[in-house]
Amino acid sequence: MTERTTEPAAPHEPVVVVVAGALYDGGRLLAARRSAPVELAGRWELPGGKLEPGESPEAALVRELREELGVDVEPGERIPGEWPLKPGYVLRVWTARLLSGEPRPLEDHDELRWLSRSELDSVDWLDQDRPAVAEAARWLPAPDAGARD
Ligand SMILES: Nc1nc2c([nH]c(=O)n2[C@H]2C[C@H](O)[C@@H](COP(=O)(O)OP(=O)(O)OP(=O)(O)O)O2)c(=O)[nH]1
Repeated sequence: MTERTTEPAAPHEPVVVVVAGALYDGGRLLAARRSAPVELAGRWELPGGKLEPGESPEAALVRELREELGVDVEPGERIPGEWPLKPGYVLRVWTARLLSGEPRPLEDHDELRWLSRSELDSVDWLDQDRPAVAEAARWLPAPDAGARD
């Protein structure tokens, strides 16, 4: 008797990957306040956007941060983890280093803030971003590292 074995179903890739940047400036992390859509407006997030077909996450990050903030960044390492957003969307985060420009809220955001570790809770992060931000905070200097806010 032959037994048919079936390959396990391929794990489904999320429909949409949102790539965001944990952009650091010394001991601070950049937070961006969304201006749209209305259900997200006023809440804070890590800047970024949707990965386009055929695009690498690093290239998407460079493109998105140029469009949204007017800066050039160098992507670093991926922050371990993946966070569900709305159905069919997941958030993945890369560290990023500012190469040139001063971030400005050109698109999708109406305010930007550099936050030190002790200031991270001072903005109203999107709920779905909170665990990602907690991970991103691990790249900030420890509170007793001697850095002053
Ligand atoms: N960029 C970004 N988007 C997030 C985060 N958290 C979160 O729920 N989102 C949602 C908001 C949007 O529904 C979606 C990303 O869309 P987006 O508007 O930033 O991306 P995009 O620039 O590629 O979009 P588009 O304007 O070209 O349509 O994910 C986050 O930390 N960063």
